[in-house]
Amino acid sequence: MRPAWRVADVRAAEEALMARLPEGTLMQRAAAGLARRCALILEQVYGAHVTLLIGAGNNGGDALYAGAILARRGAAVTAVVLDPAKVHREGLTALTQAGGRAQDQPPRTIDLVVDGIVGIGAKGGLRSGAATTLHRTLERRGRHGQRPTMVAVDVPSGVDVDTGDVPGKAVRADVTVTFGCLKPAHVVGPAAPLAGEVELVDIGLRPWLRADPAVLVPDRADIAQALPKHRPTDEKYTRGVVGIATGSMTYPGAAIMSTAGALAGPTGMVRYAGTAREYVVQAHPSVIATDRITDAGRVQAWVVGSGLGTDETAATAVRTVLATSLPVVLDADALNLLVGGTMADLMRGRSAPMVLTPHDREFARLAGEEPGNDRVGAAQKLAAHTNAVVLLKGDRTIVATPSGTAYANPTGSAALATGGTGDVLAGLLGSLLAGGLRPEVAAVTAAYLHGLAGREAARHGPVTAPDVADALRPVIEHLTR
Ligand SMILES: NC(=O)C1=CN([C@@H]2O[C@H](COP(=O)(O)OP(=O)(O)OC[C@H]3O[C@@H](n4cnc5c(N)ncnc54)[C@H](OP(=O)(O)O)[C@@H]3O)[C@@H](O)[C@H]2O)[C@@H](O)CC1
Ligand SMILES: [K+]
Repeated sequence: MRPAWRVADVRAAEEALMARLPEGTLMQRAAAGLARRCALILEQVYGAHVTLLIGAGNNGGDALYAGAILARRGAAVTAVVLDPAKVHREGLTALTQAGGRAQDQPPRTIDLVVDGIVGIGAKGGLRSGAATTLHRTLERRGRHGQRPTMVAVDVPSGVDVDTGDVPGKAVRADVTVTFGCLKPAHVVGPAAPLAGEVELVDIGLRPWLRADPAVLVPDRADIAQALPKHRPTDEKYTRGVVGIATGSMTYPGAAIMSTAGALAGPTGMVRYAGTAREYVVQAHPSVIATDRITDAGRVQAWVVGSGLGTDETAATAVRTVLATSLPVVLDADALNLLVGGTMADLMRGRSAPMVLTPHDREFARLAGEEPGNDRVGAAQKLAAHTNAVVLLKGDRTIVATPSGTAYANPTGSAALATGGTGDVLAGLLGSLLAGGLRPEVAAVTAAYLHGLAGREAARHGPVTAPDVADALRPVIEHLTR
C-alpha cells in the first residue's frame, strides 16, 4: 500500500527533520530530484527552453534551484515571477548566477514548464494573476512546435492538497514531482488526474511521518496477495459460495450482471434468489436459482439490492439478508431502502461484515448530505455512522472502514461510467466476501479489479457492463499469474 499524508503531518515531520540538518538541505534534495526528472523528460538539456512559474513560497524556491541546475547544464531557463516582492530570494540568486533570467511574462518558446506557483501552502484555487500567467504560458509552443510538457512541483497548483478538491482554476500536469511522501491530492478527488504521473522523491522525511496516513493506495502486489489462492483440495465451500439477491421481473438485467460479476470472482458457486431467476439461469446455466432467499441453501455471503425496486418484496429481501449472520453487500435499491426506519436499526445491530456501495446520489440519500469536497472524510463519516465499510464510487473510488482507515483506488476508468457496471462490481465484491476476505480488503480488491477490467474492456471500443464482466477473468488471471 502506498500511504499519503496530510499537510499538517508533513509539516510536523519536516520540522523534526529540519532541526537536525543544515538549513536549506531539504530544498536542495527536492530541487535535485526535480531537476533530474526534468532532464529525463527533456532528454537533451543543453539548448532546451525551460520556463519556471514562480509563486510566493518555498514551492517557487524548489523550482528556482532546479532551474539553476538545468541552467548550469546549458538549458535556457526563464523564471516568470508572479510577485517579485515575495519571491524566494536565494533561489532567484542561484538561478541568475547559473545563467537563468527572470521576467514577468512567459517567453515565446517553451519546451518544459515547471509549476512552482504554490505547493502545500495553497489556499483555494489559483489566484487570478497566477491563472492569467498560466493561461499565457499554455499558449506557447516548444522548439519543434509541440505543446510544452508541464511538470508540477510537489502538487499541481490550485488543488486542495488535503482533500483532492479542485476549488477553481488549477494546473494540469503531465508529471508531478513530489517530496517526502504522497499527499491526498495525488490520489483522490478531481485533483488526482491533474497530477499526471506522480514521482516521489525521497528527501529523508519518511521516518519522521509519525501520524497515521490520511489514505492508502493499493498497488498490484497488494491485490495479487489479497486474492485467494486455490488449492487442489478446495471444494465449493472452501472457495466460497455467494448468494445473489438482486434484480426483478422489471429489472432482470441487474440480476444477470451482478451474477456475472460474482461468477468472475474466486467463488466456488453462485446461488441466486429472486424473481428474475429464469433469466439468470438462461444467461448463466451454472447458477443454482430459487425464488426466495430462505430457500437458497447454504451461502457464505449475500449481495442484495440492485434492480430489486423498493416495493415490499424488495424490502423483505433486504430484511431477510440483514437478519442472517453472514457478510453482506448492500447495493443500489438496498441503500434506498436503508434510509431511515427499522432497516437502518437492523443494520446497526449486526456484527457480521457489511459493505455499502453508494454512488453520489445514493450517498446523499443515506448520509443526508452530498459527499461534498472531502470525499474521504465523507466516506469515513458514513462508515462510522453505519458500522459498515463504505465503498464510495467515483473516478477514484474510496473505501472507508468504521474505524477510520481509508483507501483510494488507483485504477478508475471513465469507461465504467455506464449502466450496469455497478452490478458487476457488487457481484464481484460478494464473491470475494464469500471467499473469506475481510470486508475492506474485499472492497479494495473489487474496486481495483473492476477498474482494470474497465480499462481492458475500453481497449476494444465503447464499453458495456457485460464487457466489463467478461474482462474480469483475464484481468484476474493476469494479475495472479
Ligand atoms: N514540507 C517539506 O518537507 C518540504 C517542502 N518543500 C517545498 O515547500 C513547499 C511549501 O512551501 P511554503 O510553505 O512556503 O508554501 P507554498 O506552497 O510555496 O505557498 C506559499 C504561498 O503561496 C501563496 N498562495 C497560497 N495559495 C495560493 C493560491 N491558491 N494561488 C496563488 N498563490 C497562493 C501564499 O502567499 P501569500 O501571497 O498569501 O503570501 C502562500 O504563502 C512544498 O510544497 C514544497 O514544494 C521542499 O522545499 C522541501 C521539503
Ligand atoms: K506547484
